Amino acid sequence: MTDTPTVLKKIIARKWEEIAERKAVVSAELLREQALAQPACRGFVASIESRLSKGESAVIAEIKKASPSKGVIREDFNPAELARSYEQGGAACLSVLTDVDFFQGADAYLQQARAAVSLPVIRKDFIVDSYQLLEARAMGADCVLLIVSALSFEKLLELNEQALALGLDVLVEVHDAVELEQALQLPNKLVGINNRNLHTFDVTLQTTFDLLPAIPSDKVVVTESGIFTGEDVASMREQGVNTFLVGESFMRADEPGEKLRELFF
Ligand SMILES: O=P(O)(O)OC[C@@H](O)[C@@H](O)c1c[nH]c2ccccc12
Repeated sequence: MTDTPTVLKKIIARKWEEIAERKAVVSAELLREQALAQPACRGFVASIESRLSKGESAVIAEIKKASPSKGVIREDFNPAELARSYEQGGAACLSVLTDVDFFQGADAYLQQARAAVSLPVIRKDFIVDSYQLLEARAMGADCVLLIVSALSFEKLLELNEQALALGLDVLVEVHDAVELEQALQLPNKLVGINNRNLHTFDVTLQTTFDLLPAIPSDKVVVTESGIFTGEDVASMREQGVNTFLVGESFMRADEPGEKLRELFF
Protein backbone atom coordinates (compact mmCIF):
# COMPACT_ATOMS: atom_id res chain seq x y z
CA MET A 1 0.00 0.00 0.00
CA THR A 2 1.14 3.55 -0.72
CA ASP A 3 0.66 6.47 1.62
CA THR A 4 -1.99 8.28 -0.42
CA PRO A 5 -5.50 8.04 1.04
CA THR A 6 -7.09 5.53 -1.31
CA VAL A 7 -10.71 4.40 -1.23
CA LEU A 8 -9.70 1.16 0.46
CA LYS A 9 -7.79 2.99 3.17
CA LYS A 10 -10.76 5.23 3.94
CA ILE A 11 -13.03 2.21 4.16
CA ILE A 12 -10.64 0.37 6.50
CA ALA A 13 -10.16 3.41 8.75
CA ARG A 14 -13.94 3.70 9.14
CA LYS A 15 -14.21 -0.08 9.60
CA TRP A 16 -12.09 0.04 12.76
CA GLU A 17 -14.41 2.72 14.21
CA GLU A 18 -17.44 0.62 13.34
CA ILE A 19 -15.93 -2.44 15.03
CA ALA A 20 -15.25 -0.42 18.21
CA GLU A 21 -18.84 0.87 18.19
CA ARG A 22 -20.22 -2.63 17.76
CA LYS A 23 -17.99 -4.16 20.44
CA ALA A 24 -19.38 -1.62 22.89
CA VAL A 25 -22.90 -2.96 22.20
CA VAL A 26 -22.26 -6.72 21.92
CA SER A 27 -19.17 -8.21 23.55
CA ALA A 28 -16.98 -10.68 21.66
CA GLU A 29 -17.80 -13.27 24.35
CA LEU A 30 -21.54 -13.01 23.78
CA LEU A 31 -21.05 -13.00 20.03
CA ARG A 32 -18.93 -16.14 20.26
CA GLU A 33 -21.73 -17.90 22.12
CA GLN A 34 -24.16 -16.89 19.37
CA ALA A 35 -21.74 -18.00 16.66
CA LEU A 36 -21.18 -21.41 18.26
CA ALA A 37 -24.93 -21.92 18.66
CA GLN A 38 -25.52 -21.73 14.89
CA PRO A 39 -26.36 -24.82 12.85
CA ALA A 40 -23.75 -26.08 10.36
CA CYS A 41 -22.94 -23.81 7.43
CA ARG A 42 -24.25 -24.46 3.93
CA GLY A 43 -21.22 -25.50 1.88
CA PHE A 44 -20.14 -22.52 -0.19
CA VAL A 45 -17.13 -24.20 -1.78
CA ALA A 46 -19.11 -27.45 -2.14
CA SER A 47 -21.87 -25.68 -4.08
CA ILE A 48 -19.32 -24.19 -6.49
CA GLU A 49 -17.51 -27.50 -6.96
CA SER A 50 -20.76 -29.33 -7.61
CA ARG A 51 -21.61 -26.94 -10.49
CA LEU A 52 -18.12 -27.14 -11.93
CA SER A 53 -18.09 -30.94 -11.76
CA LYS A 54 -21.19 -30.95 -13.97
CA GLY A 55 -19.41 -28.70 -16.47
CA GLU A 56 -21.62 -25.75 -15.54
CA SER A 57 -20.68 -22.21 -14.61
CA ALA A 58 -20.68 -21.50 -10.89
CA VAL A 59 -22.13 -18.03 -10.39
CA ILE A 60 -21.90 -16.15 -7.11
CA ALA A 61 -24.68 -13.60 -7.49
CA GLU A 62 -24.29 -10.41 -5.52
CA ILE A 63 -26.89 -8.37 -3.65
CA LYS A 64 -25.51 -4.82 -3.60
CA LYS A 65 -27.55 -1.64 -3.32
CA ALA A 66 -24.78 0.89 -3.84
CA SER A 67 -21.01 1.25 -4.17
CA PRO A 68 -18.51 4.06 -3.60
CA SER A 69 -17.74 4.31 -7.33
CA LYS A 70 -21.28 4.00 -8.73
CA GLY A 71 -23.52 5.44 -6.00
CA VAL A 72 -26.96 3.81 -5.76
CA ILE A 73 -27.08 0.91 -8.24
CA ARG A 74 -30.58 -0.34 -7.52
CA GLU A 75 -33.50 1.58 -5.97
CA ASP A 76 -36.00 -1.32 -5.89
CA PHE A 77 -34.12 -3.33 -3.27
CA ASN A 78 -35.69 -6.32 -1.53
CA PRO A 79 -33.00 -8.83 -0.50
CA ALA A 80 -35.39 -11.79 -0.11
CA GLU A 81 -36.91 -11.22 -3.57
CA LEU A 82 -33.50 -10.74 -5.15
CA ALA A 83 -32.27 -13.94 -3.52
CA ARG A 84 -35.22 -15.93 -4.89
CA SER A 85 -34.72 -14.44 -8.34
CA TYR A 86 -31.05 -15.44 -8.28
CA GLU A 87 -31.82 -18.95 -7.07
CA GLN A 88 -34.33 -19.43 -9.88
CA GLY A 89 -31.82 -18.02 -12.36
CA GLY A 90 -29.35 -20.77 -11.47
CA ALA A 91 -26.92 -19.09 -9.03
CA ALA A 92 -24.59 -21.44 -7.11
CA CYS A 93 -24.16 -19.02 -4.20
CA LEU A 94 -25.13 -15.55 -3.04
CA SER A 95 -22.92 -12.64 -2.02
CA VAL A 96 -24.43 -9.98 0.23
CA LEU A 97 -22.74 -6.65 0.99
CA THR A 98 -23.00 -5.91 4.70
CA ASP A 99 -20.83 -2.76 4.76
CA VAL A 100 -23.11 0.08 5.84
CA ASP A 101 -21.23 3.29 5.19
CA PHE A 102 -19.82 2.78 1.70
CA PHE A 103 -22.12 0.14 0.15
CA GLN A 104 -25.42 0.83 1.96
CA GLY A 105 -25.43 -2.80 3.04
CA ALA A 106 -26.73 -4.36 6.26
CA ASP A 107 -26.37 -7.55 8.27
CA ALA A 108 -30.17 -7.88 8.06
CA TYR A 109 -29.98 -8.02 4.25
CA LEU A 110 -27.80 -11.12 4.50
CA GLN A 111 -30.21 -12.74 6.91
CA GLN A 112 -33.26 -11.87 4.79
CA ALA A 113 -31.63 -13.14 1.61
CA ARG A 114 -30.41 -16.38 3.16
CA ALA A 115 -33.74 -17.13 4.83
CA ALA A 116 -35.49 -16.90 1.45
CA VAL A 117 -33.42 -19.57 -0.34
CA SER A 118 -31.31 -22.67 0.23
CA LEU A 119 -28.13 -21.25 -1.33
CA PRO A 120 -24.94 -20.65 0.67
CA VAL A 121 -24.10 -16.98 1.29
CA ILE A 122 -20.86 -15.05 1.58
CA ARG A 123 -20.65 -12.03 3.87
CA LYS A 124 -19.14 -9.35 1.66
CA ASP A 125 -17.39 -6.86 3.90
CA PHE A 126 -13.96 -5.55 4.81
CA ILE A 127 -12.80 -7.99 7.45
CA VAL A 128 -9.85 -6.84 9.55
CA ASP A 129 -10.66 -8.25 12.99
CA SER A 130 -11.75 -11.62 14.39
CA TYR A 131 -14.84 -9.94 15.88
CA GLN A 132 -16.23 -9.68 12.35
CA LEU A 133 -15.80 -13.42 11.82
CA LEU A 134 -17.88 -14.07 14.92
CA GLU A 135 -20.45 -11.63 13.58
CA ALA A 136 -20.48 -13.40 10.24
CA ARG A 137 -21.06 -16.82 11.78
CA ALA A 138 -23.61 -15.44 14.25
CA MET A 139 -25.63 -13.75 11.48
CA GLY A 140 -25.72 -16.99 9.50
CA ALA A 141 -23.08 -16.42 6.82
CA ASP A 142 -21.57 -19.55 5.24
CA CYS A 143 -18.42 -17.92 3.88
CA VAL A 144 -16.39 -14.74 4.38
CA LEU A 145 -14.23 -12.64 2.09
CA LEU A 146 -10.65 -11.94 3.14
CA ILE A 147 -9.05 -9.18 1.06
CA VAL A 148 -5.27 -9.61 0.93
CA SER A 149 -4.61 -5.91 0.28
CA ALA A 150 -6.49 -4.99 3.46
CA LEU A 151 -4.38 -7.23 5.73
CA SER A 152 -0.83 -7.98 6.76
CA PHE A 153 0.23 -11.51 5.86
CA GLU A 154 0.23 -12.51 9.55
CA LYS A 155 -3.29 -11.17 10.00
CA LEU A 156 -4.45 -12.92 6.84
CA LEU A 157 -3.17 -16.28 8.15
CA GLU A 158 -4.69 -15.70 11.57
CA LEU A 159 -8.13 -14.64 10.29
CA ASN A 160 -8.17 -17.47 7.77
CA GLU A 161 -7.50 -20.06 10.47
CA GLN A 162 -10.09 -18.53 12.77
CA ALA A 163 -12.72 -18.46 10.03
CA LEU A 164 -12.10 -22.10 9.12
CA ALA A 165 -12.22 -23.07 12.81
CA LEU A 166 -15.69 -21.47 13.03
CA GLY A 167 -16.82 -23.68 10.14
CA LEU A 168 -16.87 -20.83 7.61
CA ASP A 169 -15.53 -21.15 4.08
CA VAL A 170 -13.19 -18.37 2.95
CA LEU A 171 -12.84 -16.56 -0.36
CA VAL A 172 -9.40 -14.95 -0.39
CA GLU A 173 -9.21 -12.01 -2.77
CA VAL A 174 -6.17 -10.73 -4.68
CA HIS A 175 -5.52 -8.07 -7.28
CA ASP A 176 -1.83 -8.45 -8.17
CA ALA A 177 1.03 -10.97 -8.27
CA VAL A 178 2.42 -10.10 -4.84
CA GLU A 179 -0.98 -10.59 -3.19
CA LEU A 180 -1.49 -13.80 -5.16
CA GLU A 181 1.76 -15.23 -3.82
CA GLN A 182 0.44 -14.70 -0.29
CA ALA A 183 -2.96 -16.17 -1.07
CA LEU A 184 -1.35 -19.29 -2.53
CA GLN A 185 0.26 -20.01 0.82
CA LEU A 186 -3.17 -20.67 2.30
CA PRO A 187 -4.71 -24.16 2.08
CA ASN A 188 -7.98 -22.71 0.68
CA LYS A 189 -9.60 -24.04 -2.48
CA LEU A 190 -10.90 -20.69 -3.75
CA VAL A 191 -8.76 -17.85 -5.08
CA GLY A 192 -10.69 -14.71 -6.00
CA ILE A 193 -9.17 -12.31 -8.51
CA ASN A 194 -10.76 -8.90 -8.21
CA ASN A 195 -10.69 -7.16 -11.56
CA ARG A 196 -11.34 -3.94 -9.64
CA ASN A 197 -8.43 -2.18 -7.99
CA LEU A 198 -9.79 -1.27 -4.55
CA HIS A 199 -7.45 1.69 -4.24
CA THR A 200 -8.57 3.41 -7.44
CA PHE A 201 -11.73 1.41 -8.34
CA ASP A 202 -10.47 1.00 -11.93
CA VAL A 203 -11.70 -2.25 -13.52
CA THR A 204 -10.12 -4.44 -16.21
CA LEU A 205 -10.67 -8.14 -16.91
CA GLN A 206 -7.02 -8.28 -17.96
CA THR A 207 -6.24 -8.61 -14.22
CA THR A 208 -7.64 -12.16 -14.26
CA PHE A 209 -5.85 -13.10 -17.49
CA ASP A 210 -2.51 -11.78 -16.17
CA LEU A 211 -2.63 -13.67 -12.85
CA LEU A 212 -4.12 -16.91 -14.12
CA PRO A 213 -0.88 -18.62 -15.29
CA ALA A 214 0.57 -18.46 -11.75
CA ILE A 215 -2.33 -20.35 -10.15
CA PRO A 216 -1.97 -24.14 -9.64
CA SER A 217 -4.65 -26.29 -11.24
CA ASP A 218 -5.98 -27.63 -7.92
CA LYS A 219 -7.34 -24.15 -7.05
CA VAL A 220 -10.70 -22.80 -8.16
CA VAL A 221 -10.32 -19.30 -9.59
CA VAL A 222 -13.19 -16.89 -9.02
CA THR A 223 -13.15 -13.91 -11.38
CA GLU A 224 -14.70 -10.95 -9.57
CA SER A 225 -16.12 -7.62 -10.82
CA GLY A 226 -16.68 -6.06 -14.21
CA ILE A 227 -18.47 -8.99 -15.89
CA PHE A 228 -21.24 -7.50 -18.04
CA THR A 229 -21.50 -9.16 -21.46
CA GLY A 230 -21.62 -12.54 -23.12
CA GLU A 231 -18.17 -11.76 -24.55
CA ASP A 232 -16.83 -11.14 -21.04
CA VAL A 233 -18.11 -14.56 -19.97
CA ALA A 234 -16.81 -16.30 -23.10
CA SER A 235 -13.35 -14.76 -22.74
CA MET A 236 -13.11 -16.18 -19.21
CA ARG A 237 -14.35 -19.62 -20.22
CA GLU A 238 -11.76 -19.73 -23.01
CA GLN A 239 -9.09 -19.40 -20.33
CA GLY A 240 -10.70 -22.12 -18.19
CA VAL A 241 -12.29 -19.76 -15.66
CA ASN A 242 -15.85 -20.84 -14.94
CA THR A 243 -16.58 -19.34 -11.51
CA PHE A 244 -17.87 -15.76 -11.50
CA LEU A 245 -18.76 -13.15 -8.90
CA VAL A 246 -21.19 -10.69 -10.47
CA GLY A 247 -23.04 -7.76 -8.93
CA GLU A 248 -23.74 -4.62 -10.91
CA SER A 249 -24.84 -6.12 -14.21
CA PHE A 250 -27.49 -8.23 -12.41
CA MET A 251 -28.50 -5.42 -10.05
CA ARG A 252 -29.26 -3.09 -12.96
CA ALA A 253 -31.55 -5.64 -14.64
CA ASP A 254 -35.32 -5.60 -14.02
CA GLU A 255 -35.18 -9.33 -13.21
CA PRO A 256 -31.69 -10.11 -11.89
CA GLY A 257 -32.20 -13.88 -12.04
CA GLU A 258 -33.29 -13.74 -15.69
CA LYS A 259 -30.22 -11.68 -16.49
CA LEU A 260 -28.10 -14.34 -14.77
CA ARG A 261 -29.67 -17.12 -16.81
CA GLU A 262 -29.28 -15.16 -20.05
CA LEU A 263 -25.60 -14.43 -19.41
CA PHE A 264 -24.53 -17.87 -18.15
CA PHE A 265 -26.92 -20.64 -19.17
O1 LIG B 1 -20.56 -5.24 -9.34
P1 LIG B 1 -19.47 -6.03 -10.01
O2 LIG B 1 -18.56 -5.19 -10.84
O3 LIG B 1 -20.04 -7.21 -10.77
O4 LIG B 1 -18.53 -6.64 -8.84
C1 LIG B 1 -19.03 -7.57 -7.90
C2 LIG B 1 -17.97 -7.87 -6.82
O5 LIG B 1 -16.87 -8.46 -7.41
C3 LIG B 1 -17.56 -6.58 -6.10
O6 LIG B 1 -18.68 -6.06 -5.46
C4 LIG B 1 -16.45 -6.81 -5.08
C5 LIG B 1 -15.41 -7.65 -5.20
N1 LIG B 1 -14.60 -7.59 -4.12
C6 LIG B 1 -15.11 -6.69 -3.29
C7 LIG B 1 -14.65 -6.28 -2.02
C8 LIG B 1 -15.39 -5.37 -1.35
C9 LIG B 1 -16.54 -4.82 -1.90
C10 LIG B 1 -17.01 -5.21 -3.13
C11 LIG B 1 -16.29 -6.16 -3.84
